[in-house]
Amino acid sequence: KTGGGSATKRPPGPTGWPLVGNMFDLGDMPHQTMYKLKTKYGPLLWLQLGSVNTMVVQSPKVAAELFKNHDIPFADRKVPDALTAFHFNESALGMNTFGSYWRVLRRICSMEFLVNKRMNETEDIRRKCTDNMVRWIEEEAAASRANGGPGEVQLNRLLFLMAFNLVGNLMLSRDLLDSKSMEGKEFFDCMNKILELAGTPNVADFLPFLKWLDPMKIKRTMVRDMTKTMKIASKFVKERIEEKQAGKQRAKKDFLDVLLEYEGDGKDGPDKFTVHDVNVVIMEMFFAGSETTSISIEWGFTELLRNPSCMKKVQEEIDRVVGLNRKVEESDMDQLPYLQAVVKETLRLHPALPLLLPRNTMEDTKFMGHLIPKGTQVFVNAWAIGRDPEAWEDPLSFKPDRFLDSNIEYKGQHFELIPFGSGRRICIGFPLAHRVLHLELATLAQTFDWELSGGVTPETMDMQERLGLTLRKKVPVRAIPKRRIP
Ligand code: HEM
Repeated sequence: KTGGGSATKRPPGPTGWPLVGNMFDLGDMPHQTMYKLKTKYGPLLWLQLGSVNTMVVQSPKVAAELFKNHDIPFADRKVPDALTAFHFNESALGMNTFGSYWRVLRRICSMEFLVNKRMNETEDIRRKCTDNMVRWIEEEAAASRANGGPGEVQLNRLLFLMAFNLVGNLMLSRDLLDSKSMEGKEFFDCMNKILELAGTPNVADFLPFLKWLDPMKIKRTMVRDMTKTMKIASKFVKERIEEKQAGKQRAKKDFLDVLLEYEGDGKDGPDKFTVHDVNVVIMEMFFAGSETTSISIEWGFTELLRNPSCMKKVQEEIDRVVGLNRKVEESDMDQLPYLQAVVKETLRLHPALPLLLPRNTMEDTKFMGHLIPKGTQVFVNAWAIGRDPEAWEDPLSFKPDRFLDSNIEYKGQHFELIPFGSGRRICIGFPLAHRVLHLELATLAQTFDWELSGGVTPETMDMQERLGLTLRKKVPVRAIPKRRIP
């Protein structure tokens, strides 16, 4: 596999088993296994996953070559079988073919919704969701004390609720987790099931001749759960359409208004979005925006607990710039360089999507002296790239200071740090995620001092990973909040 000098050869990689190839060699932490294979095979790896040709990019240099010089041929997505339920992939943005529908939807999202101007207008929404989060933390601590516990809080669920509610407010102007809203709760539960399912590896994706059998029942379960979710989403959409027909105008347009009012641009792409398209895009934004955001905050917060001197520096910086008499706000962030460094360091070591979202080659493509056939699945191992010893000094240690005198950003231009991907398919939620990560980490550090409990010390904190749709913490972080600002 490794020999030959012509551009027809594949990149190097381990020899696979008949039929299944390397499918069962990757284990349940594929990003870690691939990272280990890098020592033997170098930064461009070839795997045969069942019948799916797979290329893995594992260094900043190879990533730069891919995104700078070959972005278009690799700009298509590989779609998991489960997400073909209800033709989800054909209406969605993130799973769609690189074509005119995708282009139009992407433009609307990036110009009308996830754009800085719109982000500035919606600061009050994030304030409200952040205040709710602080309230939930205090309530959970109080409940623990009332039950004779130490006042400990498990943050992952609260962070997820916060991120989920944020997306709901921004897109639909709805407080889905308002305790009175049964529909909101049901929507949330169904979404959670779908997220779980979408993160479960499916044999049918690697042995496509098994698709019709759906041996793990993943697609069937997906259809069932999506039916329920779609029903709730379509009710929200229908209500809005009726509001519009009745001539009601809202003070501030949200994303749902933008999608429903779209009338085509006279060029290619759709003239309008069908109700089905709108339902799908709305569901998609919850998938894409909730857990990615909450998991990143959980990892960042965990690193601060594990590195008390970093927590102290974050708190001191906020105290100096903001003080103890008002809440830290988005407009303070420019003056909090250490906090910014903490966010970067968190995303370097704990990218929520360690292999980004799989790309797919649209045509036979020559890449770094290799011939990559059409239909090859492409993973970019952002996790391995963030740990590349050639790019990073002491790569496994959490050291935010490394960013203080550096111009490295995570906007897809610096290929050693690409937690949001790069190129035409770079994360569209970036402007939102960027603000939320800073605001929530700053709020957690400013509002409370945190203590570990149950005999856990910074040295013994569990840092194991668990891969679902995102890279989760296997053991969720728990800590005791002690209020520090009034
Ligand atoms: C910390 C939070 C987040 C991380 C780490 C993250 C990461 C990513 C990554 C790695 C990709 C694939 C990029 C590529 O293929 O090069 C992606 C795509 C995407 N993200 Fe995010 N994301 C986050 C938050 C969000 C939010 C808040 C939203 C929306 C509300 C969002 C919506 C999307 C969408 C729609 C795509 C697909 C774009 C396309 O295929 O054209 N993401 N994200």
